[in-house]
Amino acid sequence: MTILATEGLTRRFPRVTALDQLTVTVGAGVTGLVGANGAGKSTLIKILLGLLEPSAGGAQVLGMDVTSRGAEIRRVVGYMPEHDCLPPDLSATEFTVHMARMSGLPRTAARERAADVLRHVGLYEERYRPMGGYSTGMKQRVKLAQALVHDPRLVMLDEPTNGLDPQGRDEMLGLIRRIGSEFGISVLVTSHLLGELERVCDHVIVIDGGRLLRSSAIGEFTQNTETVSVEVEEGQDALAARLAELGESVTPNGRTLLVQVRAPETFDAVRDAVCELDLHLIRMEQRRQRIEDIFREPANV
Ligand SMILES: Nc1ncnc2c1ncn2[C@@H]1O[C@H](COP(=O)(O)OP(=O)(O)OP(=O)(O)O)[C@@H](O)[C@H]1O
Repeated sequence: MTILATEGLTRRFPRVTALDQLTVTVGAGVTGLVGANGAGKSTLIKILLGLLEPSAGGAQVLGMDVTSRGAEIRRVVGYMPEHDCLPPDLSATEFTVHMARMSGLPRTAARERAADVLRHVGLYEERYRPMGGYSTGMKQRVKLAQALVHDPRLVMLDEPTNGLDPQGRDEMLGLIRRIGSEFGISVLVTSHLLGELERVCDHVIVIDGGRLLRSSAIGEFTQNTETVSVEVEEGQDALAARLAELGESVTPNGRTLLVQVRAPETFDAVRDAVCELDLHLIRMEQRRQRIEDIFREPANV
């Protein structure tokens, strides 16, 4: 099922072309939109919501044309903006009920639905306090709740992990995964970090300078490129030789060895080789692929 599609989508601003002939199709599930700052992610979302006009080309969301049916699209699509947009004097409950009412829900249904989504995103007693005193994590949760309050078929989340500490990031990524799996709502989520989207997305689109760099199922991103870096106190050469004997692909990289992960057994092989050679393991960590790595690969679109 196609959730959204763009065709030659272009948006020019006076000094920059934010989107340049972008043609891409997104299916149901959780899709990551990755690109460096200024790549055109927010511009794409605004066009998809019918809030900004394309300069050329077109796009459809849930089968509706973005230039002629923006209001209808916004009725069935939730949007979590990147920047802070919460009135500091209102509580999360007041704000979310208001957003539900704006979407057309009757008063009682709006209250019930707001309570449900705020609980779902993990805001409990705090939801009655003014939002001005909230932490970044709490504000991000309210922004997510208001995107879900009208029971949309698709939500667009613009940099939802921005400003969060590692634990807050993990919690937000967990929530995003649940929106997709438990509630069956499709998600388009942007980030400048591919590594974090890898954990929650079914599909990833990478854009750079407004152009499509790559659009693939998440497995295709990680398959060939996932590596584990291994650092031992001494005996790096012996370890490399032993792993090569075991059929692993190993590349020395300064004080560490980069071992390509061909299957989960690769981790066992590293552990066993370290034990066998009686080495002192300092660190073993999975390397996250970064956007820069993709820029170095040939496009596969
Ligand atoms: N209203 C505007 N007027 C002029 N230029 C704009 C406008 N909106 C965006 N741009 C420019 O278009 C380019 C793409 O911006 P956009 O906000 O879509 O990028 P982004 O990938 O979302 O990055 P970020 O995460 O930094 O917001 C940037 O060069 C930006 O300066």
